[in-house]
Amino acid sequence: MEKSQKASQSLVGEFGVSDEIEELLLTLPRDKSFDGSSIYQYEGAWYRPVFLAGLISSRKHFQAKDSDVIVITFLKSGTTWLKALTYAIVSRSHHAIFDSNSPLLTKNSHDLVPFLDFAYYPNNNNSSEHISTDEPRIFGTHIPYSSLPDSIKNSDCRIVYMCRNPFDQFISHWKFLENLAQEQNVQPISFEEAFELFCKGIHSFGPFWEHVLGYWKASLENPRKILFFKYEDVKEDTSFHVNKLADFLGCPFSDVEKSRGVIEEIVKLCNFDNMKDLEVNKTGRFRGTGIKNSNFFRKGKVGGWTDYFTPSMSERMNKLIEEKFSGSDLTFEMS
Ligand SMILES: Nc1ncnc2c1ncn2[C@@H]1O[C@H](COP(=O)(O)OS(=O)(=O)O)[C@@H](OP(=O)(O)O)[C@H]1O
Repeated sequence: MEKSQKASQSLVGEFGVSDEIEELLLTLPRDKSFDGSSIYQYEGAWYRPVFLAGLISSRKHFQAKDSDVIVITFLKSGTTWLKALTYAIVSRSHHAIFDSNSPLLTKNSHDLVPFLDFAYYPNNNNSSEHISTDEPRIFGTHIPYSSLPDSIKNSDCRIVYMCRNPFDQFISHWKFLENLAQEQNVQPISFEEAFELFCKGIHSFGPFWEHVLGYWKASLENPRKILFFKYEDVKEDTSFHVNKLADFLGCPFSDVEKSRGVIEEIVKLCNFDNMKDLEVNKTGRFRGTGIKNSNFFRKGKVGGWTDYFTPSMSERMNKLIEEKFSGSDLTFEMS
């Protein structure tokens, strides 16, 4: 097989992968991703080559510190938002939140909170640039719980996880790829085909169900290490969750901060409309993959899926939710 065929191109861009990863890819089950590129199954989850390379490299090289904060999400579940909120909470002693110099006003949160998999990606020449020297360090990732680097599991670092109802998550992912396809003037796979792949769990970092359940169960077993949020709950009462996250991360808001309205300022700063309108998010690009930052902001709402799902799709999704989550006590708000 030609090298160019092995590390397939995708709408979100692709780095080359090492010969070691190329050889591994040849041994793994392969299928088609939402954007038509190849994805590979490794330890039960599906990855584009670049993310699999990043996962393997971060497992080899990443040494978590007890003070680290790891922001973990299923993709299109509010990663950009949770990274901003976490960064604002944790860095408030370094940067005044209300200050016009706040890095959150001039940088996209993905650049402030690097993806672990990119930061440790072997062919990423800028990798050291991605790693802040400020402590606590904050990293993001979509890696499933079962495949996390050991040092994350074994250290005292904290994990905050956010999931989203699968209806809105799927639509958000689909619309994201549809946008990229339009920008690049290529044809993505059909909406129906993408839905079929989602239901079968064949999509980046999927299956969705296993990802969410993995972190849900781990958070119940180890609530001091893993805080589990749902996008819909955070949307409903952001201040409450900001306060809860600060407590969990060991940097609670003082009474003085509370009376000065710091929590509300953080909520406002990271609010969807505010972030979407920042110059950097209107015109900048994510340095990890080069895609436009504007692609991380679409509607930012709960329940938008009703405009896209047919009755039979809804029925199928509801059945899957019932089948996969029954007995777990995990429920989702759909509107
Ligand atoms: N600040 C803020 N508040 C609320 N919602 C927000 C925010 N920023 C981004 N979004 C919405 O999150 C969706 C993108 O998900 P992710 O950030 O997880 O994307 S990614 O996985 O990092 O590519 C995507 O959801 P949809 O609008 O439903 O597509 C974004 O609009």
